[in-house]
Amino acid sequence: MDTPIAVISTPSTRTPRAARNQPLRRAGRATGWSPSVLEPVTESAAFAATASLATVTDCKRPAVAGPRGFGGVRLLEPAAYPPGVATTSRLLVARTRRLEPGDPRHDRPLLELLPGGSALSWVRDGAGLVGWGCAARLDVAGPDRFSQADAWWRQLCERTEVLDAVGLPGCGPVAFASLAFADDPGDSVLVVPEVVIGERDGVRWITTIGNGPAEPVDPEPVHPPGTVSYGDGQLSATGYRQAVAEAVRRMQQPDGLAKVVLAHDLLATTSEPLDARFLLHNLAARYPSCWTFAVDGLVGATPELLLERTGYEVRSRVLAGTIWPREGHSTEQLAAELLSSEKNRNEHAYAAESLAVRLRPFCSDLTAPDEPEVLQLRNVLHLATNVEGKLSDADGRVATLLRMAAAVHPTAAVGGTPTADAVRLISELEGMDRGRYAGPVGWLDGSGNGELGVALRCAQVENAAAPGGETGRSGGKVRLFAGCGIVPDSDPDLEVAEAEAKLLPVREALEGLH
Ligand SMILES: C=C(O[C@H]1C=CC=C(C(=O)O)[C@@H]1O)C(=O)O
Repeated sequence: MDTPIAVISTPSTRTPRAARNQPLRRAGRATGWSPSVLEPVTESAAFAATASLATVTDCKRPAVAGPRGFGGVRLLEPAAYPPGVATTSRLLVARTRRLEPGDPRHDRPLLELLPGGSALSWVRDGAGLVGWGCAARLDVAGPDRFSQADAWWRQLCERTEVLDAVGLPGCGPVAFASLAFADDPGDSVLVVPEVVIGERDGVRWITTIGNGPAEPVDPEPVHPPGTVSYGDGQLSATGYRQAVAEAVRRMQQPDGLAKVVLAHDLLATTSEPLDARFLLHNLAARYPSCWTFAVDGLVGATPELLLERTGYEVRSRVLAGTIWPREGHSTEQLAAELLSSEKNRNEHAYAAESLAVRLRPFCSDLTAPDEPEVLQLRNVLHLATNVEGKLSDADGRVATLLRMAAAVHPTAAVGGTPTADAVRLISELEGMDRGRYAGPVGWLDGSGNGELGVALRCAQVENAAAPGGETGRSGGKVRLFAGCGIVPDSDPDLEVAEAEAKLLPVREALEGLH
């Protein structure tokens, strides 16, 4: 039922202008590349590396208080490395080796290898990365979160000794990243696990980083969440309907916005503490073609890829424009209706164009089809555009993944058009902190490769409730999010229904459907 992309063509109602078919240029180098071609930290004026020091962090120590924007850094040796003093010492060792058939970790599904505790995941169709433990961590906030995370990661990689016997993207040092949607407060995180197990092109490997355990421990059994009850989040469904109606009213005024993406949240309470692996397993079973992710309690299965970088190649899958199953309508009928809907085509064109326009400056070539395709998932169908580019190395350097992410985020799939006005309107009408929902989520390696999805169809596992409450047990609290692109002819009731359809994957995963 969870199918990748069906191409169904109908005449276009509006064509993305920016990304036209241009000839692909051969990059001239193998995809594997060394950190030496990374853009130096000090040489990017537009993306100033504001972090003065990349510190390896000890995840077990409490956060060190500091100024907004770099406040959550935890120092391994605070006395030895005071802020502002760079060091060249090798602080971490990352060892990667192949897992061979016969090793118990060779054949089990990646997600089943997660031992429990704070799970890290980026898995699609059974391949990808899982990780656990914390060799280093950066908590960063504010408008410079991307540049600070970028500088921190590059400096950390420069000071990591890499012993990599496999050499595929995702080997060597890896950070799982989850960045906030908004600049304020912008709380974002990079976690470097102690153990990573990865699979790509049929090859399975293990990486240990820092002083973590050389071999993973046996996984604990997955704990089910018990009974699940739902309540309003910061913006109820009724409040959401009002926000959409108000957005539509304003967009119909002269000089109104072309598009804004409004979201709302739903609060789930579980009678038992929430084990992220319970959600991951259920999401991966029902949405195998989505990227099933977990980073610092944000857990979901997103169908949207913000950016993937492999060597000099960059890829994106932009989604916008949605229809959901209705009694008496076949999938083919729904797909045809979606493709011929002017409202959905407009919504999609803004999103595809916003990505392509902002990615193009980093590329020597960029291609995107003129017509969107239809992506079919269990709960919804989306219009989809796959964009591919060759990164430019005109001056011998290639932009980092985080730098490109800073340029393209938020696309009009989660922000709107024009971006700055849309982000202001989102803040005003939603009146809630989206947290890391709709922000970039994924992984980075030390060679510049990585994948960042758009954190959709996800929930923030906020905390386990204090033990001994009314029930005498400690439960979990989970905040689910879903949003919809609003254009001047949006119908608020339909947008509420669409958001409900987008909440289904996490709701069903919480309720144990797989
Ligand atoms: C903002 C969300 O979806 C985006 C991605 C695909 C389709 C969308 C839409 O049709 O509105 C949204 O732009 C969400 O799932 O919370």
